[in-house]
Amino acid sequence: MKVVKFGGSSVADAGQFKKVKQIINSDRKRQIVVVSAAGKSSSEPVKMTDMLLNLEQAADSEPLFQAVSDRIIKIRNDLALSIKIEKDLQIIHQQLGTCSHDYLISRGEYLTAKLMAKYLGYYFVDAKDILIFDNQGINYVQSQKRLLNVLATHSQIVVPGFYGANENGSVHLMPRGGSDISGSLLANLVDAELYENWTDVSGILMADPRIVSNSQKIDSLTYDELQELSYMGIGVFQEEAVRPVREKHIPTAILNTNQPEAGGTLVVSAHEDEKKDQIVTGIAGRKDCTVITIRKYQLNKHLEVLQKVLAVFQKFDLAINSVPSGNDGFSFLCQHAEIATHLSAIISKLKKTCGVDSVEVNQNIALVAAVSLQLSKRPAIAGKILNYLDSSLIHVRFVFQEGSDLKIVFGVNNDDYEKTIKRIYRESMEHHFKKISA
Ligand SMILES: Nc1ncnc2c1ncn2[C@@H]1O[C@H](COP(=O)(O)OP(=O)(O)O)[C@@H](O)[C@H]1O
Ligand SMILES: N[C@@H](CC(=O)OP(=O)(O)O)C(=O)O
Repeated sequence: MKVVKFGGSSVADAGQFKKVKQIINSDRKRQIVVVSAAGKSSSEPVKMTDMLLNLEQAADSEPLFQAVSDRIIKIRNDLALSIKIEKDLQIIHQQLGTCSHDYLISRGEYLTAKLMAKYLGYYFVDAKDILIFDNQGINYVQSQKRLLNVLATHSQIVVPGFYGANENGSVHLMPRGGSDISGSLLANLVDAELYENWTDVSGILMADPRIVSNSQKIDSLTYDELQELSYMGIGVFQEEAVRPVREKHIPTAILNTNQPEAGGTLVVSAHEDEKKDQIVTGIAGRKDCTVITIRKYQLNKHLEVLQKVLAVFQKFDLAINSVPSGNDGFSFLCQHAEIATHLSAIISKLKKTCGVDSVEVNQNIALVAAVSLQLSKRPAIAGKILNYLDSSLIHVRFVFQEGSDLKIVFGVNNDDYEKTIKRIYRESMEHHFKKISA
């Protein structure tokens, strides 16, 4: 049995639905279909999830609700489906203003999946009836029991991605891009032979195609490499979607709905060959980080200072990365959007309550990571990359190696982000071709 997930771009309009149907019909093993909410297309500039988020914030939600309804009804009409989706829309409309955030934002997936189930002739299963979350995360035992129960009577199902239910039955929304997680969880629960993740690119590319236009496809990746790339920000596969497939060693393919024949990337436990000539497997990054550096004379003898500093970050519920910075310093990295509203309160708390000598803040920092299995065996790779960046006059603010030595991360100014990615890409490709033609 295969679990297949179609991202928002694959279900953006009726034309995309048709491509999905062809893919499903070409392999009878594609029995569990997960869909995201209708996403962007050439005629639809806003993802349905963002339409719902905007609707939630709007003083007058009516026009935005109308836009969501129009979009769903248009897909239904264009496909000539005999489904009274107006009924579902009416139920959602009645709950505007009183329903939970998670319920409202998940409705894009719910409505899109209802249409897809009808179109494919598959059975619609509401994700809140089969993916159950407790305070530890997904409850595998309960969820599996429920899913197998459904599959006992319906062997071909469509499930909306991006949400499940809490133990009390209320909707539990996953992080953005969460339909990847739904698909991965379902693949784990049924021990799928393959998890296919269909999107609008033919696999994972060595670098973001919006930055490197002719970026090479990565044919195969390990779960560890994918985890590092996803963590660093390649939008194509949600970071939390790696674990469920990795746990059960379920091969995972990233494929293109618009070009199914083009092949894609296969994610597996280990590479068949060692790829010694490839110094970098993939490059990923993100902009707009804030770096807070604290200094304390002889910090290594005053670990209580670090403890107090961490307690401050914990109080503000921040997801941070930390790296030693010289003998007496420590730097903490955080996405600017996450810290922005509390930044001055945090700085003042750090200064007043932690016993530090100084606190320095650097904003507009971008992180660029080069991921490679070769890094741990060939530390000189880090020096090579630094050399490339130096010769391009890119000011590298800091460097650290982490992720079990799988990735090396460069901190650069936001303005140098694209240039850094292009430079690492170009040089590592040139190195690769020199090696294979030698
Ligand atoms: N290294 C990369 N490889 C492939 N795609 C990438 C990479 N980095 C960023 N992307 C972007 O991720 C997009 C696909 O992710 P997403 O928009 O979430 O798709 P979907 O709508 O299928 O869920 C691609 O269109 C591409 O622009
Ligand atoms: N629709 C949700 C969940 C999701 O997975 O979307 P996509 O597959 O289009 O990235 C989002 O926009 O975050």
